[in-house]
Amino acid sequence: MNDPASFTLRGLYAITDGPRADLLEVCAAALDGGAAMMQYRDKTADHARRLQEVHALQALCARHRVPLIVNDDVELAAAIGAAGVHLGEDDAAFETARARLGADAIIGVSCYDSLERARRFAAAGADYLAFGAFFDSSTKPLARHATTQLLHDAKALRLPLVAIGGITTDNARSLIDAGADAVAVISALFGARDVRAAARRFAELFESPRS
Ligand SMILES: Cc1ncc(COP(=O)(O)OP(=O)(O)O)c(N)n1
Ligand SMILES: Cc1ncsc1CCOP(=O)(O)O
Ligand SMILES: [Mg+2]
Repeated sequence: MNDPASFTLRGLYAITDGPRADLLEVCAAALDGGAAMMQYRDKTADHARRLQEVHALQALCARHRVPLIVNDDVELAAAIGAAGVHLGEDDAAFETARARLGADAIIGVSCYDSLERARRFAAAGADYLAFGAFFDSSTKPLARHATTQLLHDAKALRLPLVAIGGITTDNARSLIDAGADAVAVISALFGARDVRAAARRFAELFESPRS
């Protein structure tokens, strides 16, 4: 388990929407705009492209001193020495990922709408807990929904809390006020005409104290 004191997370958690030809450019823009963490999420089976992209992203994120998390794929994270992996209910077991990636890896878990799941993975040594979807998501229309009460309740677990699902700069404030330490965003970030400006607007939401 990471020492909880050594991993802090606050701000925009940028999640990629590829495959796309300009992946590196838009990720650089998100980092320039102030993304605090990046996740490589690519649901294709093109292993060679995924390996090459995540390698390049790892170098880019390292230059910005931002952790790169790989979605779903523990072996890909291990292959490029990523900061960690994000696991959902259909992915590898938490303990398998921890054993493969080591104590210093950042392992985040999806808790959906379940405080019980959050408690279980907090006890197992997760580094952050993700909840959502909080709003309708065009990326994942069938995602089940969570309420902000869950964020209030999960605060007691004393781990970084990530909110996901249909988050925009217009609706993120309610999640931050409810206790989200980070907002994980795909379409409102990487679908923006100006990704850097969009990232900046998300990052600015975390510069003012919680209201
Ligand atoms: C930060 C963050 N939160 C939730 C998810 C969703 O993970 P999962 O339920 O495994 O779904 P997929 O993203 O794999 O479709 C995530 N990736 N990141
Ligand atoms: C991966 C995932 N899990 C729950 S909602 C979601 C998609 C988030 O994408 P968007 O920010 O475009 O709604
Ligand atoms: Mg997954």
